[in-house]
Amino acid sequence: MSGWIDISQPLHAKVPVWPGDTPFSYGLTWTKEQSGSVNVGQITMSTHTGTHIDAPFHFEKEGKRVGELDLSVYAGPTLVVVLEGIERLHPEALAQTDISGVTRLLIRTDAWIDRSRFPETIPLVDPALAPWLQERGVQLLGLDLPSVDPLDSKDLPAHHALARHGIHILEGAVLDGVKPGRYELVAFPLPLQDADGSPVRAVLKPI
Ligand SMILES: Nc1ccccc1C(=O)C[C@H](N)C(=O)O
Ligand SMILES: [Zn+2]
Ligand SMILES: [Zn+2]
Repeated sequence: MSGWIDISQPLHAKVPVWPGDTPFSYGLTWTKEQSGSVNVGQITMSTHTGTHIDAPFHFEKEGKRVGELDLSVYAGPTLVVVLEGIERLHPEALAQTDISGVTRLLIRTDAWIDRSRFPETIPLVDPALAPWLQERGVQLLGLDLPSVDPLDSKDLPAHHALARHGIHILEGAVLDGVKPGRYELVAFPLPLQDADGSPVRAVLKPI
């Protein structure tokens, strides 16, 4: 595929969703026979299924909606870091990593092992990571996890801290086997003007 590595979860009827959230479905509104000319599909899904971005409106009443997000954050040079077996993503965990000049950071935790099911527990992002990343110029944090906060969190401290420090959130990336290093990332949200989040087709190309 011309050097692009697809880091998006395939979307199909069995893609795991947040417990209780809308299942993904794709179906035909009309078949070619019915319409007399074309197959026409429809999709139903949660905005937080699979590989997706969170707009601040997801967790803040007056937060920015998808249509208001700065697109430039979602494409460009990116560092992939592997932190396997980690339970808390905090600044010390990145102390050995050279993140100078890094605007976009993807962390591979490998903690979501069985991707056919929604995980029961996941590593968390320590809110202290947000100012630390901002000081170093990071504007996008992406994880191979369905959330940056624990699954049972209601106050979402990491979501809020990241937003407060101008760091955009990418969740559910598939980083299995992706080597640490520098890549070009493309992961644009759909132009869902008023939405709280959006699925993305996220891809990496080594640079
Ligand atoms: N879909 C949900 C349904 C209910 C409650 C939370 C979620 C989430 O998706 C939260 C997660 N932190 C997310 O940003 O994707
Ligand atoms: Zn989300
Ligand atoms: Zn989230």
